[in-house]
Amino acid sequence: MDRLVEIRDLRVAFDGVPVLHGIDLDVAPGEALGLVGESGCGKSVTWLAALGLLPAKARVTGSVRLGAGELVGAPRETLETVRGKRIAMIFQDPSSALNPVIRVGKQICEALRLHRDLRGAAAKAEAIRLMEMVGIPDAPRRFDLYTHEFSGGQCQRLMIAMALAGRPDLLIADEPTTALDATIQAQILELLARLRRETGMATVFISHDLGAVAQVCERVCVMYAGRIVEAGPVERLFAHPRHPYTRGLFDAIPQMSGPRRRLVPIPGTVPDPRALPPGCAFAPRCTRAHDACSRTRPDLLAQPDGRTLACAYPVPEARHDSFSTERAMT
Ligand SMILES: Nc1ncnc2c1ncn2[C@@H]1O[C@H](COP(=O)(O)OP(=O)(O)OP(=O)(O)O)[C@@H](O)[C@H]1O
Repeated sequence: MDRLVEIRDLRVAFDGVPVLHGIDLDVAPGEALGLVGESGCGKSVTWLAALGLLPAKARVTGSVRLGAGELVGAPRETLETVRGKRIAMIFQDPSSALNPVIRVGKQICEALRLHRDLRGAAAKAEAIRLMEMVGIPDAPRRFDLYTHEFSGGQCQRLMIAMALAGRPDLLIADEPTTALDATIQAQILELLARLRRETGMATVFISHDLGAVAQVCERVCVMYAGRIVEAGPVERLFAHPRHPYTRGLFDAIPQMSGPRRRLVPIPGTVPDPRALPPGCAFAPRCTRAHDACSRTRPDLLAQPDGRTLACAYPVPEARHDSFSTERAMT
């Protein structure tokens, strides 16, 4: 696979407590990759570590290669150039990126000056083009407004416009739709999918919403307690989730169409990183666990069908009814 980003054995510890235990992950140019898992599994930390955005108390080891360059341990100036220009990140809360006391157009122009050295009328024209591209109606007039004059969904669009200002090769979208209502959520997902098609930038979509991941991603990586437990093409994982944790995430999604079925939440909670169970970290919550699971942690191994899987007793393919991405998306 042609690689834009290559992450190898990425580990993060806060105050000596490991929260990421050796992540291997590749992102290909132009691809849409989903990163899913319950809160606290390490999805955000993976990318914050890659971009050098974690607090100083975080110890980060391993390798994150972007083209020929290494990001782990890179000087601040290198990381500042990468952020925005090569890799942009958007978050659930637009207020993390937008300043309420500066007119939105001016903020986008500032991003254009910083990343592309555009100024004056050229910057203004490009800012308006970006606002139009993300679907802000009447962009030339609204260029001079403040964020409180935009709805939540529109602020999300403005944050995406800012992220696009540097023409990044990769957009990391960290729970970008979690705070929005369902209709707006669908529009933002459609926008992200369209922008990827139009610009050719790769997208990493961090979410605990499997339906959203199915809508925008080609490949999905499931994380649990700081490790990847299953990864592969979205359609294959959705048709036959094999890790009991992936299966558990599917069983917990409400289905709006198709045959009615009972929602089954995964029992228990994600373990505290300071008290990880021995062996497989999911074993205490797993209905398929054997005694050996609590002693030996399974390695993440390539499977003949193109996925990778870390489970000694995976869900057999024939045993469960399959999920179609179409059903999960509705
Ligand atoms: N600044 C920090 N200091 C200490 N621990 C942290 C810090 N940031 C994250 N962690 C811990 O690292 C682990 C992984 O967190 P992370 O935010 O990556 O999870 P996540 O899967 O992205 O969850 P969410 O969906 O809630 O964002 C958690 O146990 C979290 O408490």
